[in-house]
Amino acid sequence: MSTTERAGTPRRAAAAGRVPPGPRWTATPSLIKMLAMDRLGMMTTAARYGDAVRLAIGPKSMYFFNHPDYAKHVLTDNSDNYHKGVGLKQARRALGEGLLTSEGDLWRKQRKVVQPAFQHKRISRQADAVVEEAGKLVARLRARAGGPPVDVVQEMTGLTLGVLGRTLLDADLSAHGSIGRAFEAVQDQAMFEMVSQGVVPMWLPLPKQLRFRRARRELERIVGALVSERGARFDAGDDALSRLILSVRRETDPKVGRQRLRDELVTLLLAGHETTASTLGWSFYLLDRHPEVLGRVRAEVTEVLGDRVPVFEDLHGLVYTGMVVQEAMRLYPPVWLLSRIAQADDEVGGYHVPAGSDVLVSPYTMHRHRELWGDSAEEFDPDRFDPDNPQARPRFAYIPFGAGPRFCVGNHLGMMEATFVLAMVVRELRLTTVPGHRVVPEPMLSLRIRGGLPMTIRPAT
Ligand code: HEM
Repeated sequence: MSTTERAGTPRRAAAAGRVPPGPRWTATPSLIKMLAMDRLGMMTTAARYGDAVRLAIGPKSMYFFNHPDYAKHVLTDNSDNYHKGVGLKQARRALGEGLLTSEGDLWRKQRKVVQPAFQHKRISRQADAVVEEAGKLVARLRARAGGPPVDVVQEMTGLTLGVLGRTLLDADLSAHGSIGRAFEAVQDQAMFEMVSQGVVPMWLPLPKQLRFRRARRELERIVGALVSERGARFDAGDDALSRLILSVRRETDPKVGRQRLRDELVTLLLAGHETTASTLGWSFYLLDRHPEVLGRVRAEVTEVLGDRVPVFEDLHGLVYTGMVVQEAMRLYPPVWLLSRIAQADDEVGGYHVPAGSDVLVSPYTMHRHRELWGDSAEEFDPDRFDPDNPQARPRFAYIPFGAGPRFCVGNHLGMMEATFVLAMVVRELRLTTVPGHRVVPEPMLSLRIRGGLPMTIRPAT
């Protein structure tokens, strides 16, 4: 039987209403420990029980689904029954009611406002800003060639924030150095709250909480200032900010309107920068480990671009570079976990899911599922995404941008940015991981690299 045939049939097909298998309740202490210390290990271990797994943590049950059919059911077919789950509920305290965290009518209304600004045809106009910011990055890195290692994750974070500042706010965010640190503090707190499941009261003046509150105020201040500045020279266009400003002007209470605008912008900045930076960090790491792939990227870039800077249309020519980005997101999906809460009782693949349960789908485990990706599932092989040689696999086997109504709004921008930055950097520079540095994934709100990614830089030969 071929891999794809096997992949079509979820393991342990169930009789209706059955409870999925999973560790015994006595495993609760070790599950709690893994939730705090080794979340990827927890998901990988859970996947060994089958494609539908029940994880009982004390009286609470989490249902983990690791098959494309089940993911499709939760994220698309019956998506109305699944509101955003554990992590994002906590993130609401940090991000307010932005697109990522809102539900129902408010989410629908905001999605309609924001989505058109990120459509494929519109992002062609954002390509120039991406290429300019990438050019500045290459110059910065070039200046450090031959010097001590550079933290590539930090550089990518600066770059992606810079791009969003330009494309969303028409502003230079490098003037606001504190914004990156503020996002970090906000994310740390959201992750801490997710892991501690809200048992630590918010009013406790813990250093983390205080840092979080300061960071939240700082983000509000910066975004508020940028919005007033932009509002003063407001000239309605069809970019995200213009669309948001026009929509909140219809709000009867101007205070609510201002808050909504800030929430939405903070959300877009957060959702858009860490994810793309993580994709790039992992891509550079993988390219360093696979010189033959790096050679092919370089050959493509030389053929398509020569010495000139890319324009939007070049995206169609940089096919192999795009395949590398896709494969990096397969092995290291920036959003490694999609969590939901069931609103009403449901059945997923014949398994009963009671109302109120946490439901988890993990792009990380799905993207490494041997029955979907074969025995080489753990290996880096961009040819899996060769459009001239498409491999048959279920659509929901690959979900780096999620699926269904909550599908990422910034997917085209993220892909374009990662592809152009990769192309422009590898054309000129060779980035090498510092020998002995252990590169370990750290599953926070996005899949980071623990302790960053120090790389030395030299001119490409
Ligand atoms: C490679 C880069 C990116 C990846 C891998 C990524 C991944 C994702 C995923 C998986 C989701 C769905 C989350 C869920 O269903 O719970 C999502 C949602 C979202 N993303 Fe992205 N994203 C990327 C880039 C961006 C960019 C550049 C922006 C904006 C500028 C953005 C804005 C958003 C927003 C606002 C949502 C929430 C959409 C909604 O719920 O309606 N993302 N992203």
